[in-house]
Amino acid sequence: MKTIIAPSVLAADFANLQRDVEMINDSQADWFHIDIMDGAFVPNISFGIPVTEAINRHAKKPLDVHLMINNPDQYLEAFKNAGAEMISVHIEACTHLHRTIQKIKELGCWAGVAVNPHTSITLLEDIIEDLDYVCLMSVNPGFGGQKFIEKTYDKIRALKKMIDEKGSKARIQIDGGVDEGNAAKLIEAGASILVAGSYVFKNENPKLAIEKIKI
Ligand SMILES: O=C(CO)[C@H](O)[C@H](O)COP(=O)(O)O
Ligand SMILES: [Co+2]
Repeated sequence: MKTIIAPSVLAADFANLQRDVEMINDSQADWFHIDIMDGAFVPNISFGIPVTEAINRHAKKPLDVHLMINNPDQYLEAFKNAGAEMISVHIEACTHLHRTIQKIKELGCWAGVAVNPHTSITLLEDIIEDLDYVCLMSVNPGFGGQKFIEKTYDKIRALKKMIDEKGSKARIQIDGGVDEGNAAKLIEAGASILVAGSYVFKNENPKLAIEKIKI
């Protein structure tokens, strides 16, 4: 399975957003990862629908919208209209996850579920067949530039086993602290979508950084 690289725009220079979007267009990256934080589900506020629309006006690759917000159902259509092709919602923020996933699919987007580091992946057993991807958080959501949590490797292996046993097509996405030091090991464990924010945008050669993790 070809690895998908999704640079997280959260680590871009917001005063030079068009320049940074064009840099990603020109690179070997596959998607744009768009982190939406509401200051309630997570203790930080990032940006919302107008900025997503602005990114989409220049982006030549699909937008993967990671909703770190309470009540995501209320905003699914707005993010789809803003350009989202993939949408992930947090299992911890969804009381009726099955309904939320069906709504994302009805909008014609890839449906993903994001899982916090403390949340057991066993909670995905009855929904995994409906998912296009699972976003395993390898940091506590809310901030870029945090240290990768090593326990993630065990979670990837257990989730891969569940996916194979259930015959699901879901891909495993890793979000948080991804860099050239752990990318190969993450892919070997079963991940096939890597999100990377600080590692890409704070690198003195972002395009080369992307090439190094596109394994
Ligand atoms: O969802 C996120 C944080 O909640 C970000 O996507 C993630 O932190 C990526 O940033 P970095 O690569 O700098 O860790
Ligand atoms: Co994210």
